[in-house]
Amino acid sequence: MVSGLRADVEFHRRDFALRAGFEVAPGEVVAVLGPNGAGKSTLLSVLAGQLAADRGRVALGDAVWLDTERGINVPTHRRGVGLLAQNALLFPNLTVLENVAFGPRAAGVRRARAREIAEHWLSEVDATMLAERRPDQLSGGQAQRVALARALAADPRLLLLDEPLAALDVDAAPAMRGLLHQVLRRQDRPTVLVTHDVLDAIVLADRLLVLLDGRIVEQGPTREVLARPKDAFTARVAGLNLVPGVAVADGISFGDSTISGRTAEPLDLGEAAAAVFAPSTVAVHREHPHGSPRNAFLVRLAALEPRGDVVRVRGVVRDCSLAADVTPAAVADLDLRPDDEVWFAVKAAEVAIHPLSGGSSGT
Ligand SMILES: Nc1ncnc2c1ncn2[C@@H]1O[C@H](COP(=O)(O)OP(=O)(O)OP(=O)(O)O)[C@@H](O)[C@H]1O
Repeated sequence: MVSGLRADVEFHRRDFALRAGFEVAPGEVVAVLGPNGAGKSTLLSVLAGQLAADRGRVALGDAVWLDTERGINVPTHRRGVGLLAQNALLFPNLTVLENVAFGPRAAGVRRARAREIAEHWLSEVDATMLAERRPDQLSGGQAQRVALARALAADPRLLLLDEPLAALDVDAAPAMRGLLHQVLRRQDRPTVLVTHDVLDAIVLADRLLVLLDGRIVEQGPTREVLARPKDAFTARVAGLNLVPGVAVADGISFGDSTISGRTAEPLDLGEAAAAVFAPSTVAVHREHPHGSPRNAFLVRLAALEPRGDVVRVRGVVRDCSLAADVTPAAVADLDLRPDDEVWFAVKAAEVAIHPLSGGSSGT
């Protein structure tokens, strides 16, 4: 029987506290996104039972894994958790097939049946031809495919993916991401995916949970959260600019000026709201721009970063960091350098105004 995960946990370290409450339905993939030190690995370790929470409850369907009030703390090896980490961590002395058959064998499955299970999962991850190799004869991407097969062959009740693509090179990561997408949509256990990469969340996850300083600051369907981020971290990883302010007619107030935009949903004047727009919609000028209805901000340039065909120009205005994507030719023409003061301009039609209040608690 497949069951959903319910977790509501607190974990304290000397100068860090994790407090997170969330659910993952059977077959659902929830991505946990957050900056370094946000508590993502700590959260996975608490779910897996490698770290004992100070307070809380973790249950998979009717099976209670942790309940601090009732003194329940099921050890890791009895939780039935499948973990795919950044590195494949295969047993070096076993062949690929033996690695994948290891979980079923450890669970008491007979040798011939364990071999069939391993062959099935190797085929699922497109690694049948690697069966007789040893881990040191595999590329990083191949090893990670085998590690995924090994995790699934053990028939875990919960799948935990801890930055599964982070150690792969730029060629191997897209293939592994595609494979994970295929495999995850065909299975019905709950999955928690920890990632730094918003693309993983977009491609692999049904829902996104953003963790900052040990707290869930946003959660919801991935695209919704990314389309209307409520805090600056989410906006940055979503690749969007987000300016927080207060709703006024046609936009938000920002300092002593107004940012005009389109409202996607009704807003009460005076409520907390944000202006959200893509870096590609921002034009950079040396002089205050005139003409069509534009929002213009005088920013101090912080950084210039090459990003494929464009240069991402980062500027700061009133403690708010904004990005503009411009061509290398424009950077040269404008002679942009860090610390310069320039104008960022964006048409009102490109700016989406979203309410900031409500709907983002950790439960
Ligand atoms: N073994 C440890 N002992 C003490 N503090 C730790 C330990 N591991 C992590 N921390 C601290 O706990 C907090 C949460 O760390 P955690 O590794 O869970 O974050 P993370 O979101 O996974 O970060 P990263 O993306 O860098 O892996 C951080 O402040 C970190 O410095």
